[in-house]
Amino acid sequence: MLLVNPKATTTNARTRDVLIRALGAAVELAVEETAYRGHAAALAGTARAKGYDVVAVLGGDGTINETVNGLLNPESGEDVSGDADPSARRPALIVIPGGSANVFARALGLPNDPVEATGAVLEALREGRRRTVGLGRALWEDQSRYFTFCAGMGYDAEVVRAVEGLRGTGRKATPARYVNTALRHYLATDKRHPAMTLTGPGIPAVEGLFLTIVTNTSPWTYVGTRPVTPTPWASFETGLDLLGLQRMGPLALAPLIRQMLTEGDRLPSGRHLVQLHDEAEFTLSADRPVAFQLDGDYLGEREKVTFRSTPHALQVLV
Ligand SMILES: Nc1ncnc2c1ncn2[C@@H]1O[C@H](COP(=O)(O)OP(=O)(O)OP(=O)(O)O)[C@@H](O)[C@H]1O
Repeated sequence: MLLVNPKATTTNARTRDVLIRALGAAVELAVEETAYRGHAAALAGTARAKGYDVVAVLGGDGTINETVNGLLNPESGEDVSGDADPSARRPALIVIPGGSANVFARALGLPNDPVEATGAVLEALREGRRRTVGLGRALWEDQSRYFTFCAGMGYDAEVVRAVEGLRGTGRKATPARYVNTALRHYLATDKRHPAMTLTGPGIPAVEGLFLTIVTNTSPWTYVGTRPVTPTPWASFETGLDLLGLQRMGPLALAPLIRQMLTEGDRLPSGRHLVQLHDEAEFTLSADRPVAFQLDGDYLGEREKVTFRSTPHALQVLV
């Protein structure tokens, strides 16, 4: 089943038709266009229930996130942790970048061009090349949602919220818009009263966090072609990583930003930083509601979110 989000930033009828022709020549194909928010999750749930082998997505990270949640079906309360390879029980995933940032597709090593990426996944289809990836899962109140590359609480989620607000007025989400919004919003964000505390099994509690980035892979995002790596050791094959900030002043942030933009696998350094690598579970609690984002989607203000790693969650043709 091919899911196309016609509203995703860089998706158009031409790339859709190229993809339909290319995939249609290789496999038996059903094509569905998403018509509203949440539609991709419903369609992916149907594909899973009907026993489709593969679900392909042409869209951005939001559509991929919905699709993955439809494939894993978190609302059923299904426990995927006891199974040696739970990924084998559900359709495999193909992603073709059609959004603005396409972090998941690029983190998998796909070209950030839909036609080139189509060539790459056709080759993977022909050769049966699959990679099993783990996912993150966020749980709050009575809800839960899987994430493919990141989640975050605090300043970073405030920036996502602000950009979503601008997109609501018809402006596009470009890297420049994110950077401008982040800079402008930095003046407004609370840099004096940290709200969050980190706890978890076997993890010493840390108080006084302003900003937390939780990742399932590296990079966390891209500015244009440049990867941004707050957690360079994170990978789809390990548990979850975290970078937390206990100071938000420019003297703390400037060197961190420089380190995050430097390629390589050196962890950012600084006394105000809190770092976790390859963890199965941890919880962020806040003494007031804090902005929360997941795979770049703003999900409201929350006071407590638990993050859990789900190993071997999904097979991706890549
Ligand atoms: N027909 C539709 N009309 C409006 N919104 C839609 C439609 N189909 C899907 N959506 C929603 O569009 C949102 C944005 O899509 P998506 O994230 O795929 O693209 P993007 O925002 O351009 O990419 P990125 O996430 O990389 O910025 C998703 O949350 C999805 O639920």
